[in-house]
Amino acid sequence: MAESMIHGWINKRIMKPEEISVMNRSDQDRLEFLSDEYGVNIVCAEKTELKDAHFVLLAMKPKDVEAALSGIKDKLSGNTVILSVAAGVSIETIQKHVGNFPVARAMPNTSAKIGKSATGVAWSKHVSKEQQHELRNLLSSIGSVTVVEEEQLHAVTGVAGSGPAYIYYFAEAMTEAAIANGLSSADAKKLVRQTFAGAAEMLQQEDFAELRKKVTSPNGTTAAGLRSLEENHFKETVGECVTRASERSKELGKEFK
Ligand SMILES: NC(=O)C1=CN([C@@H]2O[C@H](COP(=O)(O)OP(=O)(O)OC[C@H]3O[C@@H](n4cnc5c(N)ncnc54)[C@H](OP(=O)(O)O)[C@@H]3O)[C@@H](O)[C@H]2O)C=CC1
Ligand SMILES: O=C(O)[C@@H]1CCC=N1
Repeated sequence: MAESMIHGWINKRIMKPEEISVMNRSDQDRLEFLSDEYGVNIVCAEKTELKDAHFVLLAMKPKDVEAALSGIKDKLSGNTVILSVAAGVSIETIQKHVGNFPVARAMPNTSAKIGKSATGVAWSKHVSKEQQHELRNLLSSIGSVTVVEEEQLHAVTGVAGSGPAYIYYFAEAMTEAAIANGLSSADAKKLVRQTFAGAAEMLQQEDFAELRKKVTSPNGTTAAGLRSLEENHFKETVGECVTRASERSKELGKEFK
């Protein structure tokens, strides 16, 4: 996730590569890859000073947040905003480890890489108006930004953070079905890619249900396909998927409180 965000920020020239420093737990090859690919600096937790850092992005798994914070908490200055993308981990939990620092919690998705994340964000009362403005700028450079109540971030995660994976899974299923119905693998992929790309662009322009109705001729092929989705409880299945993901976000928050 961090790489997607870095890629987006550098591409949009919101930050220069030399203004970004990366660290992780142990994977030196990964840091060297990021440095070679994007020109960012490599730093290590033990040796680095974070007092000049404007933002510290936490992009480790929820289970690793505590250890990561204990490694940097004495190096932060009061002006640094901690921006966490760790699913479920509350602002309160982060502040429990570092104190009353300005903390923002965002839930982006990997489309940040191409500037098209759908990001939800919530912040603590310690984040000043100016810092809120800076955070909005930072996040809007990698896609859309929706400011929500912190509790709503679980729902944002269920629909938008995890969302790209559902779409990719749907694309996989469509491709397999196209092959099963007689198309070559290459043709199936080409057709599915463009169907998703075209529909995604149309979704930006018109009402979702109206778009569906325009494709659906009475008693035609689409109606037959959609009937099958309905008979197989498609909406309930999708509803359950989003709800389960949101609930998992809540569980992660409790597990790593
Ligand atoms: N992937 C996604 O689509 C999205 C992910 N997120 C959130 O982003 C976070 C990261 O997910 P993802 O990018 O998929 O995970 P990855 O496993 O790809 O990356 C996790 C990174 O955290 C580093 N790390 C672990 N422990 C520490 C530590 N103590 N100090 C510094 N760095 C550490 C790891 O380094 P090392 O390899 O050296 O252990 C690794 O680089 C998660 O909390 C997830 O909920 C949010 C939105 C979308
Ligand atoms: O699967 C996960 O837990 C993370 C959070 C949202 C997307 N990926």
